[in-house]
Formats: sequence, C-alpha cells, structure tokens
Amino acid sequence: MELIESHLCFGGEQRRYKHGSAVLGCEMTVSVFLPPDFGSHTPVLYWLSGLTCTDENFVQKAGAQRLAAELGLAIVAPDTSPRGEAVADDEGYDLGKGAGFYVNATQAPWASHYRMDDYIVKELPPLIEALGLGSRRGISGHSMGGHGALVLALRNRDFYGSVSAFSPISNPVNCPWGKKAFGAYLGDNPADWESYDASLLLADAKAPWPVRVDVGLKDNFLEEQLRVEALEAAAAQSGSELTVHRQSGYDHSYFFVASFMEAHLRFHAAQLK
Ligand SMILES: N[C@@H](CCC(=O)N[C@@H](CS)C(=O)NCC(=O)O)C(=O)O
Repeated sequence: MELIESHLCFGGEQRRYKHGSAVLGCEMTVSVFLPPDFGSHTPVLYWLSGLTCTDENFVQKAGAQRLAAELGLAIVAPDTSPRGEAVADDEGYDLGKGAGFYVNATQAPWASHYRMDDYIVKELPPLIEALGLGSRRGISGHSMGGHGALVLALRNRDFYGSVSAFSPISNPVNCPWGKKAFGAYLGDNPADWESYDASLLLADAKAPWPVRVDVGLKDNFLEEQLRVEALEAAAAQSGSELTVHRQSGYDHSYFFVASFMEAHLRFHAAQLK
C-alpha cells in the first residue's frame, strides 16, 4: 500500500493509502486511523459507509478519532465500490460506483469488478494487519454499510469479534434499494439474494456476539428501506442478543452517526479487549 496522506490527530495518525486490488481489478483508496502507540495489541474496527460515500466521509464527518485514540482502537474506512474508467456504473446513486453493496456480484456487467465482499473480508485485512496491527476485528457501518457490517459478520462469525450498525438496510430482499441492487448484482432469482440478507441470516442461527443497532426516528428511509423491525423479529426467532436504539428526532445523516459514535466505539472496544 502506498501512503498518500498522513495527519497527526489526537496523538494518533489519520492516514490514507492507495493500493492495487487484485480482487476488484482496480486501484483503491482506504483511510486508516492509527491510535498512539499502536501495535499487535491494537484491535481494528472496519467501518463501511453508505450510498454515495468514499473512504473520506467517515473520516471527515463521524468524529471518531478522539475516542479511538483514547481507547486504542484502529479504524479502517474502505471505499464503497470499485473505481476507475474500466468499472461499470449506473446513472442512479444507488447502483454502481459508490454503491457496491458489499456483495460479490455474479451478473454482467458487474461481476468483473464488484466483489466488495471478498475485498473487505479477504483482501484488505492482511494488508491492514501488515501495518503492525492485531487480528482482533470489529465491523460497523452506516446504511448500505450497516447492512454490509451485519451481513459480513454473520457470514464470517469467527473472523469478527464485534458488530454494530447505524441505520442499516436490515432486510434488503424486501426493500427497493435491496431489490434494485441485488437484482443487478446477483440476478433475477430472489433465492440467490438470501445469503446476503441480514434478517434472514440472523433468523437462521443465533449470533455469537451481542449486536447493537441505532436508528433515527426522523430518518426518511426508516420504514421503506431500513426495516429494522425485520431484524428484531429475526433476532427473536434465533434467540440472538440484538439491541435496537431508536433515537428520537435524528435523521439519516452523519450528524446522527457522529452523535452516537461514542457509544458504538465503546461497545466495540469492550468486546475486542
Ligand atoms: N440521495 C441521497 C441519499 C444518499 C445518502 O443519504 N447517503 C448516505 C448514506 S446512505 C450518506 O452517508 N451520504 C454521504 C454523507 O452524508 O456524507 C444523497 O445523494 O445524498
């Protein structure tokens, strides 16, 4: 990985790297916050952003660095899709570049580059841990990235030691964003979408860790797109420990994310100790 930016921040370092991704077949950028005195004892929280984001939205808007420095937590914020001239795109903001949905696409024209599942779970962690960090990993994210965090953790239960989500798309097989993206990336048969649906995965087997979710009650996407009640029903079915915090008056923005970042960082730090 080639270091392209580094800024001292609360005694830690906010870095940005670029690297060639064999999995995605393009060059990627990734932002990494390193706490002071990081080393093999330092756990790593992966943060997955939502629709229209790059690796920089979280870094600039979530306000996570002060507490991450204090807690000794590294935070990795990847980009949300493959990038570059050769990568397929769509006019809509909810498909293509900036909207990779953290799945491995099987359908043309997406399948050749859109392998965000393998990128986040297989390709990125060894590159990150080679910076001198530990292999205790948590995962969190917002909206499409909240969905990504839940799904990737539920599909890789031993790989992640903690999971949380802000405003997650909780039941994509039953919402417009999910149907559009899964139809494009995974094909027309909804049966092929099920292994990437957080609610179906959570209903199927008890989660090995407690799951924390926060949603804003003034989130415009809450009812039609997020469907957190499906996640709660799924947790009840499998006996999983899920806490959904419904935050009165908050919307879908990073102002909401920033407001509850402290609770999520403390939640992850406690479990990754
Ligand atoms: N149509 C809206 C929807 C996209 C949206 O709300 N994106 C969220 C994630 S789903 C976000 O984090 N936007 C970037 C930001 O607020 O920095 C837009 O283009 O802003």
